[in-house]
Amino acid sequence: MTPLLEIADLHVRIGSSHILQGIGFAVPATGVTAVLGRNGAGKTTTLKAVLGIVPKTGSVRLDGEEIGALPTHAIVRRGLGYAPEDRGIFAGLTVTENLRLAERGRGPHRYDLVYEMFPELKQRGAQRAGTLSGGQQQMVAIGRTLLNDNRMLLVDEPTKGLAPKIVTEVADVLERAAREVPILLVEQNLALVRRIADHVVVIEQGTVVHTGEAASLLSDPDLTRELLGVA
Ligand SMILES: Nc1ncnc2c1ncn2[C@@H]1O[C@H](COP(=O)(O)OP(=O)(O)OP(=O)(O)O)[C@@H](O)[C@H]1O
Repeated sequence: MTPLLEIADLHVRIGSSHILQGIGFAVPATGVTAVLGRNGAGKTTTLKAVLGIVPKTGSVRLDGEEIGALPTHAIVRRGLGYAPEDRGIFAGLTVTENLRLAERGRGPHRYDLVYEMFPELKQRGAQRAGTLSGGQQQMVAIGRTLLNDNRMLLVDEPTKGLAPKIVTEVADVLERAAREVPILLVEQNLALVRRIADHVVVIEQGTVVHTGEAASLLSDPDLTRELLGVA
């Protein structure tokens, strides 16, 4: 299958640090592709480089079209939705206002889908987003990406800091969302990756050291330990 997103020779230098050193991988047009790697490997920077949030060199092709040189707003308009690690919630605004701010273009905006997937966001529409739990804030962050007609979602560590029960809820949500749109997911929770990811990309010190099927990596304890430092 032709990949939807193709990244080649991506370099990011910040100050004197050469953070990404020629990252390249392809993301299929369906399912969940998980980006794995130890702390500081360059996972978040990879997502930010794809979105043009950090200065980079290299190639990013979306459905065959080169988007690497475009500014972030133009990349986002091509259909890449982003749920950042800090969730990017406006704490002082209501849930509904947070969703409205994410509306891109004239729409249609898929409120029906978002409220069907997250009934709580409708019930809590008038609540200030800063008073939501971490899991609820994550639902706002993912809900915002689903409002628009995105071709791919880039989701950074959605379960970070969440209680185990909430991690399961977020996993359910991602699994459902992935039926609508492919997801490139940075995630440290390997149980969640095992459950929802189809493909994996492992990054180490700013380079790709492994790509393949999630199941074959995670069913190989020696390889998992070698690449990720955990059993
Ligand atoms: N703005 C910056 N200025 C300087 N160094 C940075 C900057 N952003 C990231 N780095 C460094 O680049 C490396 C990769 O960071 P990145 O956040 O991409 O890693 P990560 O794999 O997402 O790690 P984590 O799992 O800890 O979030 C780290 O060593 C980090 O300290």
